[in-house]
Amino acid sequence: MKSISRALIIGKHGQLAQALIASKPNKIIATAMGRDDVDIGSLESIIAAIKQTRAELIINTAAYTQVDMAESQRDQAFSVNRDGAGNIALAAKRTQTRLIHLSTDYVFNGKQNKAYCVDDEPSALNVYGASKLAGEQAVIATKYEEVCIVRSSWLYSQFGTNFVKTMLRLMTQQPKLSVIDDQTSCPTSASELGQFIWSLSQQETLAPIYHWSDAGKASWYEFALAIQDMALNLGKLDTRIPIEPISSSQFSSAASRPLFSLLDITASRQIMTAKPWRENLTSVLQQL
Ligand SMILES: NC(=O)C1=CN([C@@H]2O[C@H](COP(=O)(O)OP(=O)(O)OC[C@H]3O[C@@H](n4cnc5c(N)ncnc54)[C@H](OP(=O)(O)O)[C@@H]3O)[C@@H](O)[C@H]2O)C=CC1
Ligand SMILES: Cc1cn([C@H]2C[C@H](O)[C@@H](COP(=O)(O)OP(=O)(O)O[C@H]3O[C@@H](C)C(=O)[C@@H](O)[C@H]3O)O2)c(=O)[nH]c1=O
Repeated sequence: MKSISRALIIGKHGQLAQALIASKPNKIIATAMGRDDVDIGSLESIIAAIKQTRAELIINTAAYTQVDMAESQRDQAFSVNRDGAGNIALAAKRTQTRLIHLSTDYVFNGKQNKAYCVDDEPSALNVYGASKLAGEQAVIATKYEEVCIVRSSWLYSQFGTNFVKTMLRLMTQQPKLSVIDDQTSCPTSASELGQFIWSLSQQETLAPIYHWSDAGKASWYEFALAIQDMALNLGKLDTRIPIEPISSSQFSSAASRPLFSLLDITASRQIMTAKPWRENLTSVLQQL
């Protein structure tokens, strides 16, 4: 095991950055930086941030994550998700700092019917996925052995905005909901992903790519049903509303999303045990 004690988290105000700070082991000193602190468009700015914090590890959580907006803001999405990621990887290589870079299940087109392994061929359906895939390629192109990519799926937490919080809000505002039942992956607790990243950071050697999600699988509809059931049980909701399963074609959205983007997490289970997604959902709802 390595003993890395100083980390720089880029993307300070995002949900994963906040979950990383909340799940950080005591022995690690972490500094989180947002766009006011570091310009990921500038190699010099990133190198200065690494030197200032004397970081031995960078975790890049900064990303353009608005999936539908990205369809009409292609340049902005690629600027952050491809160019920013590439700059951070180059700065990590120049300063010989370990880098963990975050990516997504949306790099896959969802046409497979078994969970995606790390070496399955990615091919994105939407601009967000394409920009994240281009970011992975920019990171890999640095040929730096102390960098790895961690792909995850359907993150939620008490922080930021996410599907769980959106559903809870809509369940108090709408008489009924219609939720897509033909897109399948696995909801993932950002806090559990945070713990996986901290464990990974101490590994002696890194593989190029890891997949991490909670255990199991679900459609957005099944996820919404579980959110409602558990929130009612925990007293976080007062009233049950009807939730209707619909197909992707019945839901109007700018971006196409993969129908099946479940990640195969077999290799990552050697680093940390993945808990069933329903168990993690209960823990997060208790904190809301
Ligand atoms: N959310 C999800 O469901 C999933 C996310 N991922 C990946 O995990 C990572 C973290 O996601 P998550 O925390 O949910 O995302 P968020 O959208 O919550 O956070 C992303 C952060 O990136 C920051 N950011 C955006 N553009 C820039 C920029 N130009 N310079 C500096 N910072 C910038 C944002 O800052 P600001 O607040 O100022 O805009 C925001 O704080 C991302 O790489 C994402 O692709 C992977 C799978 C699922
Ligand atoms: C609000 C709502 C959404 N939906 C659908 C739309 C969509 O297909 C799905 C989820 O909606 P969201 O907008 O929360 O999800 P989306 O932004 O697609 O979530 C993705 O974000 C990026 C950042 C990732 O990397 C992915 O892993 C994934 O988490 O639910 C309904 O069916 N009914 C509804 O009432």
